[in-house]
Amino acid sequence: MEKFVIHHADSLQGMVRVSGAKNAALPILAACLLTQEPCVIENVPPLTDILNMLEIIRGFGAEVSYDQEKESIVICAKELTSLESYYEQAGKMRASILVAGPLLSRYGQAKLPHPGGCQIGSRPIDLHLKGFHAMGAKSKQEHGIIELTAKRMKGTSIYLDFPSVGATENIMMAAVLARGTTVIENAAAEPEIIDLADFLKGIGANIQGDGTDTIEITGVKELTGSTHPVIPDRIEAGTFMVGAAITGGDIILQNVREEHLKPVIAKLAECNVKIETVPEGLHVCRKGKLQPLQLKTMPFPGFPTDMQAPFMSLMALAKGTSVITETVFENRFTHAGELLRMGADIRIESRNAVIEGVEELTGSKVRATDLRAGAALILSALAAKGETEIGDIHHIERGYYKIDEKLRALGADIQRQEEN
Ligand SMILES: CC(=O)N[C@H]1[C@@H](OP(=O)(O)OP(=O)(O)OC[C@H]2O[C@@H](n3ccc(=O)[nH]c3=O)[C@H](O)[C@@H]2O)O[C@H](CO)[C@@H](O)[C@@H]1O
Ligand SMILES: C=C(OP(=O)(O)O)C(=O)O
Repeated sequence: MEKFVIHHADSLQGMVRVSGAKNAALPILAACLLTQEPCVIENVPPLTDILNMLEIIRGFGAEVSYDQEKESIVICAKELTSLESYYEQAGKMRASILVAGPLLSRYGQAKLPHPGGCQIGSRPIDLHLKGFHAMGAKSKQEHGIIELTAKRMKGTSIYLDFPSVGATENIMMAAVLARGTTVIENAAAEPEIIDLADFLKGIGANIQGDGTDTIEITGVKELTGSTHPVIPDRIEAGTFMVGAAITGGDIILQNVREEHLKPVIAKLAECNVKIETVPEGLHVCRKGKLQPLQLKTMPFPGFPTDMQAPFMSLMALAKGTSVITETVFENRFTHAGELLRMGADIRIESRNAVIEGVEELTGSKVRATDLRAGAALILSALAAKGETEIGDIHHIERGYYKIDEKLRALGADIQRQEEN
């Protein structure tokens, strides 16, 4: 087990390249199961979640090769020898459920454990199943294993009670080889949905409306191969932006899409952070004292729940009272307890966190309770006086590639050490 040991950083300075997006890459890797032909997926950092997804895909009998230096993966799912994934890999991450749509679409069968992922709420899969059932699949759940079967998936209209990212992706993938047209209403519109749709269109799928709340997919007979570069990770980019803001720094982000970051940029601008496009990338620098914020997480294009914890770290040092309302996940404030250890003043009232800004945070021993909670602790540690030790960093490594190296290149004092 490793930990991060971090000392106060005066201000982050320099240039950093943002990696490909974990949450876009994972569904696209699953979608490679839809076709017999080889697919090349580029700009995929070797995060633990990615390696885990590749193990799941190998387990079905697909050929997988990964040039980690070049961040390029080739998957050939010509003939699958198994349609079952196992607890050891699937239980580690939420995205393991995303193989269900492709397997049902191509083979009419899938057997998989209930997915894992960050412990940020109960995270049911009822909306995924509701979509599959509407398309003609039957499901059975016993001892935590879900068995899905369908003669052939058929197109239909599906209204999602909530614009779930995972359910939208799974239903899209289930629909691409189905008979007829599937219409998903109240669909998620996140950039990761558009990236998946772009990949699927590249292998021959017929999809319209991705990026809006109504997506229409008309099934085709078969799909081909393709090469697809994954979009930049907007959450990693946002995390570095908060890093510049919290340390009073001045950085340039490379490999970012400003249009994916609008809600984050708008909130940073409100609290005195200047962000502008320059020839090298996106320039982020703090101008004056951090101002408090009112912030509510929402499905895209609202403020992303994955940026909520990093913003709580920022608000802990703002001049005044901030209120964060978490509407997407019912239990995504576990970082607040760890931030209290560092001297933050935070009160949780149901779905709201009330944050009274303090003059300074102090280095302490803390634990990453989930991926973005861990990122929030790193950010607080950079700004805090003295030394912070962060345990359980395996959560952080699910979603941030070489975060310690990238931060050191910006002038941070962060070391990786063995935990006793
Ligand atoms: C691997 C991945 O891409 N993870 C992201 C994805 O997670 P994920 O796809 O799990 O998130 P969803 O959009 O599905 O979940 C949003 C809300 O809907 C609920 N829900 C979801 C499905 C369902 O069948 N029933 C149900 O009630 C969830 O419990 C949650 O409260 O989108 C989230 C919301 O942007 C992000 O925080 C995660 O980082
Ligand atoms: C919550 C996240 O991931 P997962 O859905 O895989 O738990 C995340 O990326 O912030």
